Amino acid sequence: MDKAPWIGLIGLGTMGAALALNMAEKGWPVAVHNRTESVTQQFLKTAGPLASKLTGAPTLQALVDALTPPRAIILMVPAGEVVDQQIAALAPLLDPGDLIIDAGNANYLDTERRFHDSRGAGYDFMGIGVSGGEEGARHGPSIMAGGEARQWQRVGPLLRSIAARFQDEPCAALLGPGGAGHFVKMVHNGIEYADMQMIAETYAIMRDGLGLDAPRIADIFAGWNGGPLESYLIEISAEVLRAVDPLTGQPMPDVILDVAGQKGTGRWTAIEAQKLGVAIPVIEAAVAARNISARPEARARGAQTFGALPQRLPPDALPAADLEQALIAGKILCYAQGFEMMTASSTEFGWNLPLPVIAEIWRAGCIIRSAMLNDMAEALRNSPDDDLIFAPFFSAKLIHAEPALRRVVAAAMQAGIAVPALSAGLSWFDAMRTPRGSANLIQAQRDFFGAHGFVRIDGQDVPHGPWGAG
Ligand SMILES: NC(=O)C1=CN([C@@H]2O[C@H](COP(=O)(O)OP(=O)(O)OC[C@H]3O[C@@H](n4cnc5c(N)ncnc54)[C@H](OP(=O)(O)O)[C@@H]3O)[C@@H](O)[C@H]2O)C=CC1
Ligand SMILES: O=C(CO)[C@H](O)[C@H](O)COP(=O)(O)O
Repeated sequence: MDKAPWIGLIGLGTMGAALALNMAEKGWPVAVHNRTESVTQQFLKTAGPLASKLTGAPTLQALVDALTPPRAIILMVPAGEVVDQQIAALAPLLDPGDLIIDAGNANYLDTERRFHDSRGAGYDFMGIGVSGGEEGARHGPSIMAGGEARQWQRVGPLLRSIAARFQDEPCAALLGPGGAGHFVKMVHNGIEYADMQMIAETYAIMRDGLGLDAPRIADIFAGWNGGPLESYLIEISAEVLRAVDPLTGQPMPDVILDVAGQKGTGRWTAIEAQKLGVAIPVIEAAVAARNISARPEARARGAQTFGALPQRLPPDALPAADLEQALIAGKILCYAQGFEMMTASSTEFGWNLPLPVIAEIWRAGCIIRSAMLNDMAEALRNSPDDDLIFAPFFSAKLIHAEPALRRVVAAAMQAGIAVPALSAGLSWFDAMRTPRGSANLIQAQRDFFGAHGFVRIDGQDVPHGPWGAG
């Protein structure tokens, strides 16, 4: 060990172990602790040359003792109660100026509470969102930090040094106070759900509607990855579709149960959007689709009762180019909703979220990284307060892709292939360009049963309508 560490890490699971190795590789000595001590021993044993930068600590006290004050201790443990337990156990061992950093997928409301609880409690607290999975954590994640500028001054250089880089610019930034970083990570994950769902919907159309096999669909995804849809999620979709089950010799996706797991960040995004009064139907549809996927018995019963779906589409009903354009449109619509949600939260909570910076730090390292995020960053830099769909680059893309999106959704509906996210995107897009919608009837109904009043088209406030007058 060449230098005493000031940075500690608790939780040597998938993410924590990879982050610790990443920090060590970038030259930062790190002290590590894990609840199960054998995991720490094993971790140190397999760290190779990086072991010289790592100190194992069998207890929290040993971890604190191994660190030079002012300390910074990263928690990489499951979100929720475990984080509170770790803070409660650590706090009495710390000195003023020491910093606890929760780097898990915390609910931003918990982060806000923990941030407030830390004030006057003898330690500092920050919440940072980390994206990129194990590979990202090991070699460069995207880091969305929330906290105070003085805390960022201390740990920013470390976090920027371990982050992914896009054209040599680190994908790590302080985005706002308190829970702002975890809020942005939550929206990132909501978008991740939607991106994955829309890719899965085009997969379903190709598999069930067009009868394509996994290797053929893999080729199509790989082709798209060379164009505007270039992204990590498209790339790995091609890769997983090419993988073969060693037990049966079938394509791996064909032997995986169609029940999607979820740990909560997508659901939180939908809940918080409702609280903010922002419409994010593509993300909501993606969360709902995971919920429906988790009811295989009900789906089997539905097939028995109502007839099994989907049906095959007529041959050549949809060219792959239409599916590609539909996905491009869906992606723009979903990101527009996600950024609108962050604009609303920024106003509501006074966070002043830097939207162009958020798009910039999502360009590399994170799960939703894509070529399009560079265009989004540019659009938001040119016009940070405008909806993404109105940025000239994206409105042109939407105008071009709209007919294909409509054809894809219509064909899927006809064949009974569920496309909840793509269709939600299309409906939102349609609603967003309908100058006179149908809410006039809702206003009349509300006033009829509840005397809620309404505004006439000439601007006049009407306390109650002439219902039942004749
Ligand atoms: N996996 C991913 O792709 C990503 C995960 N995250 C987030 O990072 C955090 C960690 O995730 P991940 O590394 O995947 O999780 P893992 O399950 O791989 O690791 C969990 C770690 O937390 C420790 N731990 C679990 N329960 C307790 C407890 N009660 N007290 C003390 N330590 C405990 C475990 O120790 P032990 O060995 O003793 O069990 C282990 O070190 C989560 O918030 C997750 O949502 C964020 C981005 C991506
Ligand atoms: O944060 C992540 C990626 O960005 C984690 O992988 C997270 O677990 C993904 O969410 P879910 O498990 O609900 O699919």
